[in-house]
Amino acid sequence: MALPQCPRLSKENSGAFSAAHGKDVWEYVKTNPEHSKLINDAMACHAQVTMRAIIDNCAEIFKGIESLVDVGGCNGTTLGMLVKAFPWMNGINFDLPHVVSIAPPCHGVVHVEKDMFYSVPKAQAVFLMSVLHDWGDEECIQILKKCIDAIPKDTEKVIIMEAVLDEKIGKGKSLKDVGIMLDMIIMAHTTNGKERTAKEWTHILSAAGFNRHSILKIPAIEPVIVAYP
Ligand SMILES: C[S@@+](CC[C@H](N)C(=O)[O-])C[C@H]1O[C@@H](n2cnc3c(N)ncnc32)[C@H](O)[C@@H]1O
Repeated sequence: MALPQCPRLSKENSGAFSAAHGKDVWEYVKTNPEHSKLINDAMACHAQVTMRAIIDNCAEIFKGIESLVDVGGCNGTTLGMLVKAFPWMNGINFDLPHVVSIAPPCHGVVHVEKDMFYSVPKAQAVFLMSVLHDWGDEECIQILKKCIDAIPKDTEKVIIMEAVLDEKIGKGKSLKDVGIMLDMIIMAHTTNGKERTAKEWTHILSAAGFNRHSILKIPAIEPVIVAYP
């Protein structure tokens, strides 16, 4: 199904990827299935590593959640692992049509195609991994507002897995430095995307309408940010 033009706020076509290809990466992959497969396979590999860390260390945040929508969930690898580990949940894997149309079937997961700048399917909680770093602050606030609209008022949460950069960059060797490398990759591949510090996360979460959030460190590059509207 063809979707109407994306209503996202920032439309300028800057950044290295856009300069090379004449469009941003998400527009480019719509008509380049090989590049789309490259990204989907890479994200599925990343999900397999990262999901183990969240499943083994953060099971309590999924307790009581009967339905979870994974926004920008790619081919469903993430939700497939979460639903298998926490079988009381039903999963909604939500992504653009060219991604969802070739996603493999997965027990306990339904695939839904749409554009997150329009709306997010309703569920008790939202999961977002490696999505917000693809976008600038204004676009993140737009996406997060759609996530808040999708969940029941006052009861549920948005679970975000993204790098949180250390504000004291360059001190010591640790996995934190990987965040800087990711920031460079995102700078090259997206128009307004970036990795964010804890202060920057606080800014966009409160601008989107969240009352509070906590950052849980796990043995992965990305900690888990749990945000409550
Ligand atoms: C970097 S990938 C992350 C995939 C997955 N969350 C993971 O970590 O394995 C970003 C995902 O956002 C999806 N996406 C981009 N723009 C979107 C939009 N407007 N609506 C829904 N999904 C979108 C892409 O198709 C892609 O699957």
